Amino acid sequence: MSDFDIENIYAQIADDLRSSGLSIIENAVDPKIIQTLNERIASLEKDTFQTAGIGRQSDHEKNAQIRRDKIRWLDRGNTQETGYLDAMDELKSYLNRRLFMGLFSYESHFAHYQQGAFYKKHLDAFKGKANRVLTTVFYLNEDWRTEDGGELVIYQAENHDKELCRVLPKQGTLVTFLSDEFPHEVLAANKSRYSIAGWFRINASTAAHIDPPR
Ligand SMILES: O=C(O)CCC(=O)C(=O)O
Ligand SMILES: [Fe+2]
Repeated sequence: MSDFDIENIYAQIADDLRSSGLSIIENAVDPKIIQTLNERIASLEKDTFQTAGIGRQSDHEKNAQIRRDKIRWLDRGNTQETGYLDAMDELKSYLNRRLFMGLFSYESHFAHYQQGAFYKKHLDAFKGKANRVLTTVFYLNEDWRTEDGGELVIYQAENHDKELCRVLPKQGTLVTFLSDEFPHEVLAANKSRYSIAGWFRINASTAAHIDPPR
């Protein structure tokens, strides 16, 4: 058993989501899990990270104007990735119990932003369209300093032109927010930046259409 007080962290996230739809928590994941994730990343060949897309967009040049990160999806089949996926699964159950959010599944990818890479302002879901309801972003970089840049800039839900806050992508920080409410962007960093972006989805299946796919 770990002495990491995860219940307290889930409770804080639930309170934040209920009051504002956005939660930013430092040291939100057991350091042992973080260490395992970083070992996993170190063991992955660079070419297993792939150019990220935007929605169903396949125009690579247009895409590169919007985002420059490289991604790799997490997978339950790998034991070094299950610790994090289990923690997100527990968070899902907790939020469903406390806030009746009806979260059904979770998909997530490692993201590597090389020096200078960015992701322009965007929403992760559009009202009434996607079934991504809750975004998580978790940071893995040790010793990240203000001068390293790469902040996540979050804009107000009520006014998409107004900045709400900036988050430094430092190891252990977990950002959780309603996917269709808060526009956000990743500023260019001065060094390699690693994170896990993930989304809880609701079950939007109908009899004729299984979504999310099994
Ligand atoms: O890495 C971050 O800070 C945010 C990434 C993001 O917005 C996304 O992948 O949709
Ligand atoms: Fe995003």
